[in-house]
Amino acid sequence: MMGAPLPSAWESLPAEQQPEWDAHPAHAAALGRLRGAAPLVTHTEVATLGWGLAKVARGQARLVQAGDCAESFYESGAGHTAAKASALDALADRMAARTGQWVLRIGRIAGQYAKPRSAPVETVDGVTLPVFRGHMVNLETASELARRPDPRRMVWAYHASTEILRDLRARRLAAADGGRLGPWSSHEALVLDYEAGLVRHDPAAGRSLLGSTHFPWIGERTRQLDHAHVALLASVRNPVGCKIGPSTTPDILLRLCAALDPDRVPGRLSLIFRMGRGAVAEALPPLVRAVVSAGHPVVWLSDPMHGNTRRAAGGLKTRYLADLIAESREFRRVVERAGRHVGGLHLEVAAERVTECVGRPEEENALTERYLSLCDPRLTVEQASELIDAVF
Ligand SMILES: O=C[C@H](O)[C@H](O)COP(=O)(O)O
Ligand SMILES: C=C(OP(=O)(O)O)C(=O)O
Ligand SMILES: [Mn+2]
Repeated sequence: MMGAPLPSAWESLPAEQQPEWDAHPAHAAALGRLRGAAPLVTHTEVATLGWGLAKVARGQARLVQAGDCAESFYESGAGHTAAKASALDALADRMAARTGQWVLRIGRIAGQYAKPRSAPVETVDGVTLPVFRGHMVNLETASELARRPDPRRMVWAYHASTEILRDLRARRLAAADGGRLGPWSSHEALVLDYEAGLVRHDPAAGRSLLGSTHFPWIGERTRQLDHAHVALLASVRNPVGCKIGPSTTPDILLRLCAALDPDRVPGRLSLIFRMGRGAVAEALPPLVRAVVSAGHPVVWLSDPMHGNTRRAAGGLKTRYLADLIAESREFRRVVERAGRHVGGLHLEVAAERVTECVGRPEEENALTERYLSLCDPRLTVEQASELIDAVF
């Protein structure tokens, strides 16, 4: 039997990037609704994914983790999920063809509704507004009302995720052969009210399940060692990821590994490096050496997106495919030189045709054509395929 969440160490710890909504009249009711809800994923599913990730950690498989930067509540219907899962299939099949290995498929999907931001406010047409923080928190429309955080959105995120996970489960059952592993769900475990509300303790298993997703990760902005996000993910049995940016020192990284993978279990921890093209060659080698010598059997992933975001002349965020290719190639070189297996790629990819990332600066004037992202610029499936071909 799974019981209610227990009071836990992380509840009293500080946390960055949390919505200011405790005084909202619906806050307590929304938390109660989540605490009484069925978990969205099961122990068995999480264990199966853990088995796949262990294969990746041991060098017997690869992984593609891809999807939107920020999912939309309006894209939880079957048609959207089918398109997103097909895009993930296409990229994983491409990776399989290049590497000759099985490829685990993990979407940034069914819960990727909360965004950490660089600044708390932005100015739109001369009006200063709170920033959009993902559909779990507020709405992207540029008005004071839309940007007000609303805790009922957590309940809507739960329902949207439920709908998507039903479709993903059906696809997993239909594709249980031929090395097509997944598709599994993942998102950044950011909003603690939501994530904590979906932790379920299982006395029989002796550990807690994070019921919000198969594979939660900690973002670059919330991976402080003595803060709540690290403590929360350290306490659950799901495989977990952690973003690692260029300011990370070997000492910090080793302490993160010790917290998140104390028992050195293959596949328990995925390190998702997002260094930036300019920083990767210098910053990555000491980090890789530290993890290797400490003996953590991690999954080594390259996120070439988040260290390579630029502002185009018109103000839109973009990324150049050439930068992404350069970073992931260098990542592969460094990891393989250390005698380790590159697990794969973590990408922001749109299922539909968009103009958000470009090949090079001269193409920036095409950005406004179909710039649909709610947050960061995504690759098209074609651009992501080109990246895979260039790196593997
Ligand atoms: O997806 C990652 C972050 O949420 C995003 O890059 C932050 O974007 P910002 O710098 O526009 O706040
Ligand atoms: C917020 C994200 O990345 P990072 O934490 O690496 O900046 C993200 O993956 O959307
Ligand atoms: Mn992003």
